[in-house]
Amino acid sequence: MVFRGAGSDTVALQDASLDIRPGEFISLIGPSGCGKTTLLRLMADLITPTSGELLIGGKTPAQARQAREYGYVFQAPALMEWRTVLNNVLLPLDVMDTPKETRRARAQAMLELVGLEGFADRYPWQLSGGMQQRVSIARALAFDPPLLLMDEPFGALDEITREKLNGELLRLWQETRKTVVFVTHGITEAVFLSTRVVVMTSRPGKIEGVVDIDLPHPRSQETRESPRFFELATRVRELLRKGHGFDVEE
Ligand SMILES: Nc1ncnc2c1ncn2[C@@H]1O[C@H](COP(=O)(O)OP(=O)(O)OP(=O)(O)O)[C@@H](O)[C@H]1O
Repeated sequence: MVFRGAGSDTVALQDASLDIRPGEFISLIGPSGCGKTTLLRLMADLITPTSGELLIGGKTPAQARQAREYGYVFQAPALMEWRTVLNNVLLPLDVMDTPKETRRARAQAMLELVGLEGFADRYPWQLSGGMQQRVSIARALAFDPPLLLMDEPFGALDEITREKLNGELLRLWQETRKTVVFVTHGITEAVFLSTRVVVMTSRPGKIEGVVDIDLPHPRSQETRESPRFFELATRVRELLRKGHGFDVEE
């Protein structure tokens, strides 16, 4: 993926080759500017690759977008302040050709899934940052897409809230069996959540290595404290160092 500039071009991704199996939880980790968001945006058909090929379940990203095959969760919750929580989750469903009551039931079910069933009539500004991000996850799941693309969804939250939401996301993933592609700067977050961690390097952005996370499920606080967790986190850290990635959190 090359971004053409006035004076010079930026090679955002080069020789980035990756196969993701259905039902996997993949984390993309790497230093700032290594192309994590770019890779996610390519999958979402928000940008078009300048060369190479990308398929989502056999479809082109444009076909996958039209078929509503993925939900996208942004770094900031991006909710509409003047709409209630329920109406925010309903937003993508409003374009659907189904009865209003069916849509409402679907949105309610998604709110339940993220633990916000009692907050349907509140407004986003009445919720904490973590709750707002859970609303945006419910909204991304509204169409029941098989794929969930998440760009540092918990990056702006405190460590304890983030750990709590990590646990909830993992439960949700186990219940729904979605494929998740998750961008993060956090080594422990990536290891805790993933089936595989993809370590990227910058200039030009490429894949330095992939670490299989063989920690058993369900995962808990004990998982984070296990020797195997420590070994896997160390492996990810070594790969990041190899790619000169010092811009990482512990
Ligand atoms: N629309 C664009 N136009 C020009 N350059 C871009 C554009 N989007 C991204 N880039 C460049 O591509 C490279 C990769 O950016 P990207 O946002 O994917 O990195 P990232 O790994 O997600 O970074 P961060 O961790 O800081 O979010 C960077 O050098 C960035 O400046």
